[in-house]
Amino acid sequence: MGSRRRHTPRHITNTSHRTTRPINRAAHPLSGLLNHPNHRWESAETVGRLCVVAVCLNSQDDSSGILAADESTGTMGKRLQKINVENIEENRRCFRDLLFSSESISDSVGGVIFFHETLYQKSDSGKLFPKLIKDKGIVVGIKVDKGTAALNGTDGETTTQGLDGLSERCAQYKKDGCDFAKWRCVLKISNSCPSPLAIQENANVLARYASICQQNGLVPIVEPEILPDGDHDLQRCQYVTEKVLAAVYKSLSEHHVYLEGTLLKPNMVTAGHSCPTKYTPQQVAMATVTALRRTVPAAVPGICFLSGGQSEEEASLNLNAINQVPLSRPWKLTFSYGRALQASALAAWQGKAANRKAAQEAFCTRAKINGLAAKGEYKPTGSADQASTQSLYTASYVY
Ligand SMILES: O=P(O)(O)OC[C@@]1(O)O[C@H](CO)[C@@H](O)[C@@H]1O
Repeated sequence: MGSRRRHTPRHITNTSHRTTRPINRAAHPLSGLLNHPNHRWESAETVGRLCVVAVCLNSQDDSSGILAADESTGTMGKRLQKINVENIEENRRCFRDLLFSSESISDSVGGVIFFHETLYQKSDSGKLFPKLIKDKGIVVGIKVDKGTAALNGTDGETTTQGLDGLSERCAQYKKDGCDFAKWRCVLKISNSCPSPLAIQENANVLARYASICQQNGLVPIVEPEILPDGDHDLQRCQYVTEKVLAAVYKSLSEHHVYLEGTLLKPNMVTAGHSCPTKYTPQQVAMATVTALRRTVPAAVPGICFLSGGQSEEEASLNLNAINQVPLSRPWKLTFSYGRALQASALAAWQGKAANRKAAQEAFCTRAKINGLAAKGEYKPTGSADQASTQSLYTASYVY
């Protein structure tokens, strides 16, 4: 327990105003949590703020989701290479600028995840990107992990690094305008994977990260991604997803993470990329919602799926079907897509200023469709273009 506060303070410091004022603990809706002897929360305001940001991100407006624009420099290089654009800072900035400056972005995007470099770049208009985004009412997030590292003695499994100095980095990001963070762990399915070690290690590191974020006033997005590589069927993916999520929530509980101030970013339950059986969005949706209902506490306000190499259209159809499953779903179920929100825009852009508008239109079309899917209201017209139906799968996807 170390230096952890054991007694409820008489007064709670209101850090934003640097004054001390009494708070009626009994009347506070989270008073049980605040009075818990093991809990580190000292400020009702901090708890309230975490809660509000988490809820805002996914529930304030039924149709909002997250744009994951946090590709590392290397990953951006792979994306830009496909359209023959050089991977230099200015080109990365230009592409992000066109996304963030899109007129209707805030109609369907409630949060944007940045990569470190992007957080300190400016738009063509001279505004820092976080300011540009915040002025549109969008919440700013930051990827804080430092990529995967091998777990020796396993069949190529990994953990994710970045805990060293994380608290200091979170504190700085908070000062620089971020309100949430993201950390991605990666697991894979094979006959022997994920191993108990990989499940436990990744659950633990996600919980440590989440706890550190919350101590610094950032809402942690917890992302245990199970890769789609392999020929396993839908049932196997559901089984593994349940085991992984159960371990993650056990660790979050053990680390005293405040679930109301977190978001989950999981894979959808899909068959392996090389599985000969093809499943409908309704089957994917039922398997996904079943796995989530069995493992994710109702206290979690929102679940925002990664797209994991699905085509843009597939990711929208599956999200739509998920929001139509006739089972109770206590969380907001929405998107936090990287590839499935940006592929058409990249293809339309081709690195040319003259294509900026067309790229913005492609991005906004996709964002709007996903906004509808987040309400289960997307009605496909059957005229999806070629770019949006193209698989975005990359084997053993790494940063
Ligand atoms: O699977 P997607 O939707 O493309 O990306 C999901 C994601 O978590 O993975 C990427 C890391 O590689 C991040 O850029 C992004 O946030």
